[in-house]
Amino acid sequence: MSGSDRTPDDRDVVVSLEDVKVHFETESGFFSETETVQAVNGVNLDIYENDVVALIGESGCGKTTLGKTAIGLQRPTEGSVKYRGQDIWEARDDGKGAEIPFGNIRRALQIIHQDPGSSLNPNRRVLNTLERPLKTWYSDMSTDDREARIYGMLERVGMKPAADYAGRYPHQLSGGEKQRVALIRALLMNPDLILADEAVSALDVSLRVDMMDLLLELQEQFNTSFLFISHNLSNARYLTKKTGGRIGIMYLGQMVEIGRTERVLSAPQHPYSKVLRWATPDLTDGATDVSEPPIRDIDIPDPVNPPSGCRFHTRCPQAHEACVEQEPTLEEAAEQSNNDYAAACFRVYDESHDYWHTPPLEGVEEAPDPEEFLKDEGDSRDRRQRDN
Ligand SMILES: Nc1ncnc2c1ncn2[C@@H]1O[C@H](COP(=O)(O)OP(=O)(O)OP(=O)(O)O)[C@@H](O)[C@H]1O
Repeated sequence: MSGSDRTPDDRDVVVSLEDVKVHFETESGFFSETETVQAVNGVNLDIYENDVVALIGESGCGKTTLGKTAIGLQRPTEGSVKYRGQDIWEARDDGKGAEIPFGNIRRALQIIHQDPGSSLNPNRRVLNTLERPLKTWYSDMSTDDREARIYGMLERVGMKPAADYAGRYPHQLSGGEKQRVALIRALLMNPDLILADEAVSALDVSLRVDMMDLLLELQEQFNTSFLFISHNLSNARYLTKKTGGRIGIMYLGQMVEIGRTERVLSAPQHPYSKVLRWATPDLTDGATDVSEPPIRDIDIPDPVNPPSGCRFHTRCPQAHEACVEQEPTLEEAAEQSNNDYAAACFRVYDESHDYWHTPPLEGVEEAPDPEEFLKDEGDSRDRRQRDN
């Protein structure tokens, strides 16, 4: 069954991140002072069975760090990451004490990298590359069964005749073929979740759609959940829309808006999501509302020293003084909206919130009357969703 037939709530949670922070200590400056980069700062995210989530945001906003943390490749500084209820890092540290051994978790959570060339061993034929994970995780499998499974998968992704491709080295494959081998290697583990980090961006534009279609077909066939990371909102829409998946928008280490693709893209509520949508004219058929980007400042703040309150307030065209002092959270915002969608912005909060009663920051226009604004937003959102 495709993901679009169900809501996330009916399905089991595969990976659950709770208040996850990932901070990196780095040395900088002439005297090698230590700095802390707040790569991920307080993210909650549940990824369900047969789920598709795409993370979007500017370079450096923490997408890769969050993705790697979700599949147990990066240890969180704070918070927990659970696989089917088992804390991944407790399993790793406790070894035998864990209900789900760390080895099973590693098998269940796979990754495909942006550059498939660098993730394939140049001295290994395709067959050897694909045999290795099966030998490790399914050591009882006979050589014939192993080969049959690998050949079947090669054919499945269009690499025919399979025996020919199985005998090739990576340098004898095109970029798209290498990416397919990387995908097969991940799928042979029967994973529950695959992190696909910019998996199509290295391919020619003409091949991207083919690869995305293949990913979606295999997602449906294998019921594998995917966490896609992308710079490109159009690709993210393509990957999530057909499967009824979600888009999560990240800004400076935080998730600022998340929900079903149509919901987020037809009527984004976070001002940062509006900027991303503005910057992707093909989502609006070139018909953007305004010619200037809806942003006050182009520069991205430093994740070593992020702004107080709402992290977007230094760039937000609608920021008020409350945004400098208080931090909107997705969890609070979700309470103000339906549980499947949330945008961490005070403008979705009701009229009693301080946002509506504190002055706008310099260069920001006076806010509209909250009662009318909230009603208009609700009406136009309903309209756009109907039209979508
Ligand atoms: N190992 C590390 N040590 C120090 N800082 C790091 C490390 N990994 C990531 N960072 C920093 O953490 C922040 C988030 O990086 P990350 O790679 O997760 O962002 P991203 O959104 O995936 O970026 P991109 O789209 O460019 O890949 C950046 O400021 C980055 O420089």
